[in-house]
Amino acid sequence: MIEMINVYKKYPNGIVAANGINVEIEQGEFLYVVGPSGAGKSTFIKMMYREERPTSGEIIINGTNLAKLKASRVPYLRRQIGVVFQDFKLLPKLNVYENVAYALEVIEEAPSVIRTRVMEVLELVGLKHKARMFPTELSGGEQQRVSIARSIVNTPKLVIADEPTGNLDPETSWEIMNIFEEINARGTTIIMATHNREIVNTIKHRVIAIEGGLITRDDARGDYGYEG
Ligand SMILES: Nc1ncnc2c1ncn2[C@@H]1O[C@H](COP(=O)(O)OP(=O)(O)OP(=O)(O)O)[C@@H](O)[C@H]1O
Repeated sequence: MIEMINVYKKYPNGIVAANGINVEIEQGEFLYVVGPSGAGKSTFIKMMYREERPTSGEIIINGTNLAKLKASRVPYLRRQIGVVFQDFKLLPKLNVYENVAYALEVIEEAPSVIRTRVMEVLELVGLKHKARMFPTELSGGEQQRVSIARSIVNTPKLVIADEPTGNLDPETSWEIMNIFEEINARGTTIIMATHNREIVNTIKHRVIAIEGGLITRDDARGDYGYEG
């Protein structure tokens, strides 16, 4: 469902963050992206939801070539992909329910559908009882749960997460991982960049390592494999 062919990315400052990436990811996979700081993991992830464009090469997601996608089509692409960030990126003036509902309101989904679907995903992440609270009233782990609920409310086939446990303590990180496991078990592809060695070595999935803009390792049930 996702294919990268000879993907090369040079930023305007001359830094090459992807130097010929080739990879195939099947629907339903759970993929960890590991590698040292500055290796190109975020760039790899950003190119998948067209936050960044490759300088050359092809990125095909469910038959759409992102390298050629017109800017006007990018919002449609984004609706098919859930994205979760390290720093949650919730809208501070909206409560939990509204943060999650927003993604469905912009596509003018029927109010009854919105209500049912939002409560369903809030239940999945264990936050139904906090639907009326605001992001500042929540712990980091709870905020990340909201952002995960928001990422899946559109029922995307793919969820991309860039260091989703980076700001969380170990116990909360495991809870967040359990939610991703549940989402993956329901058939959604998960691509997750992480520096969390313990998680990668415990909840085993495919691991690709990126170093210097290149995939240097691709193991079906790999280890984290780096020191520090
Ligand atoms: N917008 C940008 N403009 C210029 N250079 C950039 C930009 N974004 C990233 N880079 C550079 O590209 C390289 C790869 O960065 P990237 O953020 O993809 O790495 P990373 O593996 O995600 O790192 P980390 O683990 O620290 O988040 C780095 O050298 C970085 O400085």
